[in-house]
Amino acid sequence: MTDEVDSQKRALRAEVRERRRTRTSTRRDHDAEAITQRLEELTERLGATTVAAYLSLPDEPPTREFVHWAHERGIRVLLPVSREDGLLDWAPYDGDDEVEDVVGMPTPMTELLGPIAINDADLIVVPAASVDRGGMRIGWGRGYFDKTLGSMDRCPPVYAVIFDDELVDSVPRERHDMPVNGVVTPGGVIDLDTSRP
Ligand SMILES: Nc1nc2c(c(=O)[nH]1)N(C=O)[C@@H](CNc1ccc(C(=O)N[C@@H](CCC(=O)O)C(=O)O)cc1)CN2
Ligand SMILES: Nc1ncnc2c1ncn2[C@@H]1O[C@H](COP(=O)(O)OP(=O)(O)OP(=O)(O)O)[C@@H](O)[C@H]1O
Repeated sequence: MTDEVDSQKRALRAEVRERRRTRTSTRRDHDAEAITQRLEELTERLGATTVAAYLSLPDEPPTREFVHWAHERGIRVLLPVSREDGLLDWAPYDGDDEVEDVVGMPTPMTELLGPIAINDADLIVVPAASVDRGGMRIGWGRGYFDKTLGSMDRCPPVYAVIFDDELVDSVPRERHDMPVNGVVTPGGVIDLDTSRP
């Protein structure tokens, strides 16, 4: 990657990380409820029966309530398990205990399915630092989701979960960056025009 784009991405990630860290708990609780509701609406609108999602960390837009909701409804939820080689394995959520994967992210203790298990998903919910109006997304810098999405031949709808102020006009981009079809924010589900240059 070019150093220029790399450092722009780093700066943007640091900004988002800092903003997330300093959100008030009132704001956080309000956003948590709204995001859960939006994710449920989206899942119902798409009639998804298998959803790929992730277990949020405390500062991330919360996905845990949604994961519980889906599991309780009999929707199959696949969660990522980071691998040393930069790919993601997937593990089905079973409502039970979690452990940390090789990069310290929360993950279930259930059976490990390989990277191609994500092909079963009819909705993919991904983390992001920021997304622009053309659907270009910046993640947390290891390329896990770019590689995963880039390897799929028939990709279902992909939505990033972000806070409202993380949807921006444009993000620095590189050739390997994969667009998302929309974002889920406390303010609503927004479908994006990925054909925008
Ligand atoms: N809750 C959750 N689970 C997830 C992700 C996520 O973003 N959130 N992932 C989403 O990919 C994968 C793990 N991705 C990771 C990506 C980067 C780093 C990391 O340590 N990054 C460096 C440098 C980042 C930077 O350039 O600013 C760092 O934070 O020091 C860790 C895990 C899979 N599971
Ligand atoms: N499809 C790919 N094939 C090979 N390397 C890739 C691919 N996608 C990304 N990478 C590499 O992964 C690293 C991180 O990429 P980038 O900064 O775009 O990550 P990101 O979008 O923030 O992360 P993520 O996709 O995990 O959310 C870069 O070194 C990049 O070259």
